[in-house]
Amino acid sequence: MVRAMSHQDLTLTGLSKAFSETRAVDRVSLTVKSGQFVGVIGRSGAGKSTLLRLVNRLIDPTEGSVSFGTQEITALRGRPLRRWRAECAMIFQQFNLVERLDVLTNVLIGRLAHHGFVSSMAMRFTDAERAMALEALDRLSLVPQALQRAGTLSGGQQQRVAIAKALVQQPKIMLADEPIASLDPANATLVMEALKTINSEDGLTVLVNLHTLDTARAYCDRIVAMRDGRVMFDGTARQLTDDVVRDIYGIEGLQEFNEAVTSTAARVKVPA
Ligand SMILES: Nc1ncnc2c1ncn2[C@@H]1O[C@H](COP(=O)(O)OP(=O)(O)OP(=O)(O)O)[C@@H](O)[C@H]1O
Repeated sequence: MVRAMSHQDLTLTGLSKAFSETRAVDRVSLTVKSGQFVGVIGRSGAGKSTLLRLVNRLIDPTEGSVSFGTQEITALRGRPLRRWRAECAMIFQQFNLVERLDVLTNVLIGRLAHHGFVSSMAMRFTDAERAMALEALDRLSLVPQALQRAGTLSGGQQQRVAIAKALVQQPKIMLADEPIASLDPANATLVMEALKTINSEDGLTVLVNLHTLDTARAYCDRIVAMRDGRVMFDGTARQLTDDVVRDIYGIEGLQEFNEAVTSTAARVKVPA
């Protein structure tokens, strides 16, 4: 069935970003349907981070456009641009928490995107916001840690706090840049499962950069494989066979990916 364009579809059209001689992202065009869980894979330097940063407008493209439904994201300035950044939650490899603050306060910081300047400076939160933050922590099984300093948590717990913080932003789309790259396998599984649960329960679109093929195959509805800034493959996990990976990345690439598969296959739990 052909689905009509949703007001929440994300569309990239001829999107490029050049850093002097390097075309980090090179004429990328794709549409992410509302509610999809999309994995972007590729070796270091393929352009995955740059692509996500173009989507949330941390950087501006050299050419092309990003739109969300009927809204032209690349044209936004001032307040509408700040609103878009709030609607576009971002999870980073290094968690981006304030380590000396407690977990609950870190989650509440996610609400500041919805505050004016004064209440933002004063870090004043309503009871409803505290309840929302606790609910988000509860979904991530982190209520017992709510009053603990963020810096004392394990990496996996910190990344789940970052997800809770992103949730209270009430985003329209969740972007995750290598969210499990610094985690041990057990914590990596918990974080991927948390993202998957949010995607399926809330219908939130998730765009996640990953560098291991097995993780992308296990969790993503759709995989986009990049090389040198370009999209070399865009399809389902089943379509991304070893032969296709070999075609895209060459024999070394397949070995590299297979090593990742072999070393992590036992560790990454594939959801039923
Ligand atoms: N601010 C910048 N200035 C100059 N070059 C940059 C900048 N950001 C990225 N690049 C270059 O653009 C290319 C793509 O980088 P990008 O970080 O998007 O790749 P990646 O696939 O996310 O890699 P990694 O997994 O290592 O983060 C690389 O060649 C990188 O060196």
